[in-house]
Amino acid sequence: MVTGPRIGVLALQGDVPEHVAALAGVGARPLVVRREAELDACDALVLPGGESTTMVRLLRIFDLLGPLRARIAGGLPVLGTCAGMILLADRVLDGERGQETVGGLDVTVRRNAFGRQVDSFEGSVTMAGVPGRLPAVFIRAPWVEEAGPGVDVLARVDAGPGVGRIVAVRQGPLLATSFHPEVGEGPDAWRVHRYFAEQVVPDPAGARRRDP
Ligand SMILES: NC(=O)CC[C@H](N)C(=O)O
Repeated sequence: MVTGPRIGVLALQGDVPEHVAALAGVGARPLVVRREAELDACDALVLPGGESTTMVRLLRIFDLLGPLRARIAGGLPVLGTCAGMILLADRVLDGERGQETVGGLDVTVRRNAFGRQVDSFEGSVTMAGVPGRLPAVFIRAPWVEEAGPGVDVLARVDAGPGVGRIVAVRQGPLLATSFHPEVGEGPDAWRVHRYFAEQVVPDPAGARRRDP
């Protein structure tokens, strides 16, 4: 029987059920991750939207920060959305003083970048590798201020005349969006999850994995 990859959703805080539904909708096997054994069982991981400062604190409390960094260094595919993008970023502007991240993605992100007035808005983007135009919901979203040479810019949005802000990037197995691709329902809404899941090769032997 062919089964989809096991894709975890970090479930310490944030919009977990929406990502679980989206992953199941594109044929992956979602797994809620709160413990190291659950992280071990994943072929890939989603870092959801929520509050990046809270999530990083909880990662420490749950003893997941070190193991997650180790898995990322080992090539774990990760999709970070909104706060999840901030968690993946190596550098943060407008963060809390000394805000720590998980890191791995060679970008500088600016938190709450779109400003008060347009705090939250719905737009649409075209994203390289994803067919058609995507509805894109931004909720106190970050943007990528600077991307390192190994980072592909996949999408931008207009933020004033002649200014296109980077809202989706990829660096090898790490994919991040400023917006919330889990919002909406049905296969059409979940094109980013499909794009991500298609890059994930399930580990057939489950080798070192324990099935929690
Ligand atoms: N919707 C979101 O994930 C918002 C992110 C939030 N502003 C943060 O800094 O973590």
